[in-house]
Amino acid sequence: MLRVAVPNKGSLSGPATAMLHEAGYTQRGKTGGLVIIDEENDVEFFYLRPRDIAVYVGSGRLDLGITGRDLLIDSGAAAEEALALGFARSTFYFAAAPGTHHRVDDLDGQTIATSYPGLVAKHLADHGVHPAGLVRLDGAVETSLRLGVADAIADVVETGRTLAQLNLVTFGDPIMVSEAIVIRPANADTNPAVQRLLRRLHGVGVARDYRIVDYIVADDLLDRAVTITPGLESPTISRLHRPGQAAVRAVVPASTVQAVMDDLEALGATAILAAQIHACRL
Ligand SMILES: Nc1ncnc2c1ncn2[C@@H]1O[C@H](COP(=O)(O)OP(=O)(O)OP(=O)(O)O)[C@@H](O)[C@H]1O
Ligand SMILES: O=P(O)(O)OC[C@H]1O[C@H](OP(=O)(O)OP(=O)(O)O)[C@H](O)[C@@H]1O
Ligand SMILES: [Mg+2]
Repeated sequence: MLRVAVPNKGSLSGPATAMLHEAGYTQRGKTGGLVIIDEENDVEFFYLRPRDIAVYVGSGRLDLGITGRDLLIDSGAAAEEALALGFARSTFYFAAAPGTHHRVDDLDGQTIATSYPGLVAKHLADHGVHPAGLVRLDGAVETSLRLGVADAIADVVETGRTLAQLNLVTFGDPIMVSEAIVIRPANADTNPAVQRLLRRLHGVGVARDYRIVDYIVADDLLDRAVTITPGLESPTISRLHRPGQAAVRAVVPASTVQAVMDDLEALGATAILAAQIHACRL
């Protein structure tokens, strides 16, 4: 039976469970639970703290886990990224009071507060910077500067609202860009059940990026319509019972679907429909 870790809290938890559910796996309900068995798919799901997941997977005791890329690097565990999932996107930055720091070198001999000491230590070592120390905090890292425990912080920035509230600014290049990922033990053997779960999650992720567009267009406009919706392989053209018109179906990137519909409408297409795709294998 495949053993898979799912985050039980925080930004990763809800979207990870939703994605596994869409991929056809049984997930725990609102009442929680620490372990559930999906008999039909022969998978055992373990609901664990996001920070611990890389440790379990790296030890080889679990076949797969969902965590953040930043948490994987921070852990230093012997696990590797198998698939990026596209949610819990964030960027990890150094930040401090305005005007006090400009580049990573300014951290030489300084104290830095962070919840990710492994990630920060690695980044500083890669840049040849020697801090006086790292203070490990569980959260609310931004507040630590006001309380005087550090000269600078390193933390997750998403909208930047938290930094702005405390009048702090980022400096230097991003330490890393993170998102939710599926991890597996480093150098694990190929396992068909692992491949199946990865293909399913990949299919759900890709499906979110596309829409199916259907419309009716006059035969003499068909070539122009098809240049607007070339599809991924080739659009499907069906005959209407009414002569002189065709029905077209094509896959369109979700980010452009409204613009594509505008162009089709301007061309004279009618009955233009856009539908979500729940899963796919492309
Ligand atoms: N505000 C945010 N927006 C997007 N991603 C975030 C945010 N905060 C944390 N993350 C990402 O979520 C992942 C899990 O982080 P963590 O376990 O600290 O959870 P959290 O969402 O911050 O919840 P909490 O702090 O309430 O436990 C990390 O990969 C991190 O980069
Ligand atoms: O740029 P923003 O959109 O403001 O998001 C970034 C903030 O979100 C996270 O905090 P969280 O709410 O998880 O609290 P925590 O610090 O206790 O983890 C992160 O640690 C930052 O503080
Ligand atoms: Mg947090």
